[in-house]
Amino acid sequence: MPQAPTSGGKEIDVINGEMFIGSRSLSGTSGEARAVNPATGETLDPVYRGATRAELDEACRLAWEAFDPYRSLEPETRARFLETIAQNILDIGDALIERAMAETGLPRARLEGERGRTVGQLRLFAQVVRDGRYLDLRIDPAMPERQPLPRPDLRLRKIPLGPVAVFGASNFPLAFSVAGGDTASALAAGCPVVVKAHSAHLGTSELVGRAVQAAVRTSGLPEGVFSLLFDTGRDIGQGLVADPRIKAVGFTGSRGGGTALMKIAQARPEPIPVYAEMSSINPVILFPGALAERGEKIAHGFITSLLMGAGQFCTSPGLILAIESDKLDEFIAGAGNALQSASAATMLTPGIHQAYEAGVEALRSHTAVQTIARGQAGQGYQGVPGLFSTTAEAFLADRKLAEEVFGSASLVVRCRDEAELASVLDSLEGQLTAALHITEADHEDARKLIPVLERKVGRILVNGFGTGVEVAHAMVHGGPYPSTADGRSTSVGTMAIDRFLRPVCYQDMPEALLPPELRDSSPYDRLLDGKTVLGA
Ligand SMILES: NC(=O)C1=CN([C@@H]2O[C@H](COP(=O)(O)OP(=O)(O)OC[C@H]3O[C@@H](n4cnc5c(N)ncnc54)[C@H](OP(=O)(O)O)[C@@H]3O)[C@@H](O)[C@H]2O)C=CC1
Ligand SMILES: O=C(O)CCC(=O)C(=O)O
Repeated sequence: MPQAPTSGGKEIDVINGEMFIGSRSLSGTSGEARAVNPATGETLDPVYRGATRAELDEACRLAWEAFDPYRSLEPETRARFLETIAQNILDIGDALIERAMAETGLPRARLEGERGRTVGQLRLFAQVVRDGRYLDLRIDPAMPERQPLPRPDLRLRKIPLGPVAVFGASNFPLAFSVAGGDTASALAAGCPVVVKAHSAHLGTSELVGRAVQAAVRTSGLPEGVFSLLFDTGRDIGQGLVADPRIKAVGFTGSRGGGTALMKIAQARPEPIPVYAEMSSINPVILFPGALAERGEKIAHGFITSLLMGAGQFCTSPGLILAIESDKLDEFIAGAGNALQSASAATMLTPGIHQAYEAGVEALRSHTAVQTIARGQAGQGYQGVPGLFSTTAEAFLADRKLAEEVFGSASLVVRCRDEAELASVLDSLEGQLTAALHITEADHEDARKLIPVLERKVGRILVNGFGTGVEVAHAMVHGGPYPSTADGRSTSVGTMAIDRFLRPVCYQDMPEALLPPELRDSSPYDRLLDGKTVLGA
């Protein structure tokens, strides 16, 4: 008989409706919730119960008590902790993939890929912790003889903000959820984490939460470094953001949800940052040279990107912009043909399906919008893909046409000329990505648009589509509001750690009192009197 996967002697593939408050595993007592298989409509066991206010208070108290000891650990201990979480997630094995499939309707290959991304992300942050450059060390040695005034000795490092609340995303049950990018970057920064599980994947959250809790235990860390809470209403999530011991929030989801949490965070006696990733329609601009050279290929790539994960990516190409031409007509016809044969796909939750249907219906029934194609009919909570078109004039006249329809729906906007296309771009709210499809002949026209794109988006990409974000050092997965709450940050890639840090300057502090990384013997890279000095 195969052995059950364990960590530190405890089984980690168990699903029995438990949440985790520090080292305790317990069932809540507030309300009841069950995950639903969106592919079948079947309600899944076990029953989950929400945390009480007292349990929320305990999770926050433990997180606060863990903060100083956790942030003072040797970097190597923190790095190994992140790697242990990664290994524990892998050790859960197929039980994790099967449960995530049942709770999300996402296919096995996608979830296996997402697990690889989640594990890779944790391991990358372990390297970031070891490397130490995230500390942004700066030393300006004293200049006692400087005239007219001496300069003091100034040393700067970044320290973690404190306990972080993380809201798991529905559409990435692993990579943007319990041990996803927000949790990995907060833990790497030295912040304890309290997760509010997404109600759409309770069992997946429990499995991953158990893996993190086991890593805390076997790494010998203070128990409050990690807690996972369920909520059967809004009380626990909102109470978490309002708790004075929580110092920052990570969130991926709807604009309504994100802005509700931003308001709570701002209304606290001590306001805190909310890093919310919300809506984005990700404009794709097709230039004449590219359309003439390879319109058919671009149409194929566009439809592939649009259909990915039933369009439930915040990077999905929801808006296509181009100047009227025969080649644009051919592109639209080609994309429409490809979309027509596409199957309907199961969406993550009944609510997300319903929101998609309403968004598509608003496009379909709009007097200035033409339906180019719909995919094959579906059933249950399956979303039928849709491609629509309108004119720039109509788009500019109705702001509703610029709203995100979360799913495989996209709107082509036909522009009369470059000036009208620029006006459409100028009218857009902040976005995560913009994609340019160009040839060398289009460079001059593309160059003119780059300043406006820089103002609007976090990532400008060429001859591709934004879906499938690379987890890397130079990645920006962020953008001006409302794509994110704070466009100065990214939620993917190693720079995500910066969201949970703040600088502290130590002036004329004796060597013996300085944090080790700021002493002259520091092994880390630093800026010494304005020049980069490599660590040992
Ligand atoms: N652009 C993007 O990145 C994404 C956009 N979306 C959009 O969000 C819609 C719904 O998807 P979903 O993922 O459920 O997003 P939601 O914003 O509804 O939920 C995200 C998380 O926040 C919680 N939450 C939501 N509103 C509040 C509130 N007012 N107070 C406290 N907590 C709150 C939810 O709790 P609970 O679990 O209890 O509902 C959940 O844990 C989609 O149809 C789509 O439009 C979704 C995913 C990604
Ligand atoms: O495209 C991706 O890989 C990530 C998308 C994302 O962040 C999201 O949909 O929330």
